[in-house]
Formats: sequence, C-alpha cells, structure tokens
Amino acid sequence: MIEVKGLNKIFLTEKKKEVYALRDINLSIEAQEFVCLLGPSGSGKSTLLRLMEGITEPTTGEVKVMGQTIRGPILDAGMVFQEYSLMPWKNIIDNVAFGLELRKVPKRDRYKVASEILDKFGLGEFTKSFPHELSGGMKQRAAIARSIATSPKILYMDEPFGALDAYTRFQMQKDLIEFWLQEKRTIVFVTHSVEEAIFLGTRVILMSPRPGEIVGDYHIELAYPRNRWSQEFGEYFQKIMGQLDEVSERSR
Ligand SMILES: Nc1ncnc2c1ncn2[C@@H]1O[C@H](COP(=O)(O)OP(=O)(O)OP(=O)(O)O)[C@@H](O)[C@H]1O
Repeated sequence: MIEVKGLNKIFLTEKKKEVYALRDINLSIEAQEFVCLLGPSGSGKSTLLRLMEGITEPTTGEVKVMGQTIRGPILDAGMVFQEYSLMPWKNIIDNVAFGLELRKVPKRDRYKVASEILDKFGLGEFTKSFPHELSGGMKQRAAIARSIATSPKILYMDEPFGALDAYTRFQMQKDLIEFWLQEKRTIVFVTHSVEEAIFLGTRVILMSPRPGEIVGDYHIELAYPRNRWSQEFGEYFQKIMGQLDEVSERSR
C-alpha cells in the first residue's frame, strides 16, 4: 500500500544550516494496517508523514502509494492534524462535505454522506453549528469526519488527540478503533505516547532523533478492543518505553 525506500530528508534552515531530519528510511505498510509512528520530539515523525502525504518532497529516495511514486499531494488520503483543521466560517456539515464539494458532488448527495458520517460520530445534532460552538473533542471528531467523507483508502493522522484532555482522548481512541475495525482503512498515526501507540496500532514504528531513523518495528499481537491494564499490554509498554528511553538518552 505504502512503500518508503531509501528516504532521506535534509532541510536547509534560514541560516543555511543543514538539518538531517530523516536518514535512510525504509518502510513497507500493508493495506488495512494501523501503523503508529512513535518517537521523541524532533525524530522526524511529522516529516515522514508529510512525505507519505506528498506534501513534502524527499531529498533522496521515494515513496510509492499503491505502486505509484508520489510527486505531489495524494488525493486518495484523508489528513487530520493536532489543530482542528476546520474552516471557521463554514458550519459543521459544510466542513465535512467540503472534500465532496471540491469533487463537484451535488449538494444533496454530499449532505446525505456528511450527515450520515456526522450521525455515526455522535454529531448529528450539530450539523448547523459552527466550529467555535463545539468543544475540543467535538471539533476533532468533526475533523476526522471531514477527512473520511471522501472515503479515502489511507488516513494520515498527526497527533490528532494531542490537545485533548485525558478522558476525551481515551474516548476518541476507542471510537477510532471502532471505526477502523468496521471500515478497515490504512491508518498512519503519529504520536508521542507509548500507551496510545500500543492501544491503537497493529504496528508501532519507533524513531530516534538527529537524524531521524527507524530504530524499532513492533507488531502488537493483542486483540481489539485492548485492555490498557492487562499484563500483556504492560509487557509491550515496558519493552517499547525502555527502548524509547534509551533512544532519548542517546540523543541528548
Ligand atoms: N521546514 C523545516 N525547515 C527546517 N527544519 C525543519 C523543517 N521541518 C522540520 N524540521 C526539522 O526536522 C526535524 C524533524 O522535525 P519533525 O517535526 O518531523 O519531528 P517530530 O518527530 O514530528 O517532532 P515533534 O514530535 O516535536 O512534532 C527537526 O529537527 C526539525 O527542526
């Protein structure tokens, strides 16, 4: 589904200093996997995601999505960021239907799709509300609803729950898993949280900073829905947390 081969990304800062953001990244993601990119700040998680989205160009190497080398933003992907990426001047249903509007889907059809998704996301009563009238969790639900309205095969999520309080975050994690189990899309999800990565991912990719490299690739063999308090969960947590600690120490 997604093939990353020999990828390097070097940024040039305004002071003409080179920043080696990613070094020799090789990664193969199968259809319907739920992959979490985990690592300390500056390990290149967001950069890797942006390269997979086609928003950033590699310095060397390539990213293939469904067999095609990507050369610009890919259309068959939904994106969700930490900051609620809703347009404040549009109401919720128009925000969710926006991708369909761009694809020239007639208004009645796009409203039908958007309202079904909003119902599924528990926002059926808020279709006519504006983003500022919703809580943080509701805004992020709407942002996810928007990203899936065009039925993309891939969902890229960059710390989508990072700004939420702990309770809302737990709830959103559960809802996302439920959605993924039903719809089986491919998800690439950036997080700082070991616990979140193990709760969500079929696979956790651990990255180290300066330069950003893949240093761990864990297949999480736990059934869904997962129990954060189980012994098996704790064992994965200890193993991954231990390696994350080591990587963070090394890069200080
Ligand atoms: N546009 C840019 N210009 C220069 N350097 C950049 C740019 N974007 C990212 N970097 C650098 O690349 C490195 C990786 O950044 P990136 O944001 O991908 O890391 P991250 O793991 O997502 O970090 P965080 O968890 O803090 O969001 C950092 O050293 C960062 O300063």
